[in-house]
Amino acid sequence: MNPLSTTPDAGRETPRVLIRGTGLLGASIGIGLRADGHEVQLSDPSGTAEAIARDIGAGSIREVGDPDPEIVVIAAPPEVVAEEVADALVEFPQAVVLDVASVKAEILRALRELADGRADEVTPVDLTRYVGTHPMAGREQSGPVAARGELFTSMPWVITPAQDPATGEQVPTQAAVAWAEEVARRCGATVHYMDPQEHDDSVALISHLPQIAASLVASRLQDAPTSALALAGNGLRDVTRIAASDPNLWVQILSSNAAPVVEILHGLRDDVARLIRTLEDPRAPGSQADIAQLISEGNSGRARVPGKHGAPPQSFARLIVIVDDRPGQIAAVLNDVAKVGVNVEDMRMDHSAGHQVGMVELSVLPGRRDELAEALTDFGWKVVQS
Ligand SMILES: NC(=O)c1ccc[n+]([C@@H]2O[C@H](COP(=O)([O-])OP(=O)(O)OC[C@H]3O[C@@H](n4cnc5c(N)ncnc54)[C@H](O)[C@@H]3O)[C@@H](O)[C@H]2O)c1
Ligand SMILES: O=C(O)C(=O)C[C@]1(C(=O)O)C=C[C@@H](O)C=C1
Repeated sequence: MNPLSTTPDAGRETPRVLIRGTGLLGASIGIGLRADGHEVQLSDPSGTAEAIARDIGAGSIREVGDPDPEIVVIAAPPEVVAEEVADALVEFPQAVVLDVASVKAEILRALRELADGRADEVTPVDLTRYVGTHPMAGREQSGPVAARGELFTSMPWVITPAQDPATGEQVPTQAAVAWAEEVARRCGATVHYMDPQEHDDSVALISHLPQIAASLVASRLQDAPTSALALAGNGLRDVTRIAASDPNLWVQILSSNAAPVVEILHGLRDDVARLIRTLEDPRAPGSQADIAQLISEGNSGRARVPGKHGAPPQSFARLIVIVDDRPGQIAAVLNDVAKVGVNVEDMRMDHSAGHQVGMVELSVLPGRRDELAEALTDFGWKVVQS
């Protein structure tokens, strides 16, 4: 099929997809699309990454002579994305080409430069078939071993079609954009549209700042006494999870989006400086109010973070079930939840340091929480409402 002349729902087409870059993102997309019936080809400069992605069910390694893909997904590190997109547009003149890089404006600028520089070649870099995208889902681990087919389920996936700077018109064809949207949907994501620069300004705040904050906090721990670290509870774990992210990737992300990040960091620096002054004399008139203001401003910001499916913030109620730390306990809890007929909207598991128990936190619709807590207690579980 030619994806440029077919609409995504025409006869429920499943175009052949090539994924270039079979790490965390590429392999996760491969698993997702294969589960949806697509033939997926894989290619990566690392033979190991290719082989692992194949072995975990992300697709088959593309061989010389294989039929051309109809959709190409570039899931490589940001610094090589523009070049990989340009090459794919030339190599597969009928294909829609997407990338999934975490930054969009600089890649588009580099791609335009490449396209201009190669304008005289026999096959030009045809940007009407390129659609920039960014799945807002990932993990602090990289490589195909960390891949998950359900990584994108209910997560936002941003589509950032380029506009012609002179005319303001959308550069990619509507068919190309529709297929980009379809790839995101078939991976289970929810689709958002944004201009590339608006995207970069937004992720500076909601993705790049959190990464910096986590790294800054976690870097304080390097020389901390083991006895202090032994006390670590969920606060530290919540705030530092993404401090385990790949330095190579984040060097590229932060340096490609430096200007909006710097602007946010100036504001943060002012707040930190103010807090330092306040805490240097915490009993001085006004200091207590200043501290309270900092925490309540944090409360207000936190309350604006949307829940699953972009639902209004804090629309789920939580309860915690204490389980023994042994195989089968989570399945047993979920089995009992299913008997009550309550849908689990979100779930997470924590361990109590030094104790052989786990805490399964279930998020459910507020109207069902009391009923579920009561039923689970009747089934013999120890339930804590939070
Ligand atoms: N990690 C995340 O949480 C996350 C989330 C959303 C988007 N992204 C974006 O997805 C892309 C991939 O990130 P990842 O986390 O999967 O990284 P990863 O390190 O897990 O995988 C990247 C893969 O790209 C391969 N690669 C290197 N150069 C290549 C090239 N020239 N052509 C093709 N492949 C090449 C590497 O060998 C590696 O297997 C990046 O652009 C990143 O910004 C990452
Ligand atoms: O949850 C994580 O571990 C992530 O790395 C996710 C996250 C994010 O900030 O939300 C990180 C960078 C990507 O560009 C997209 C997603």
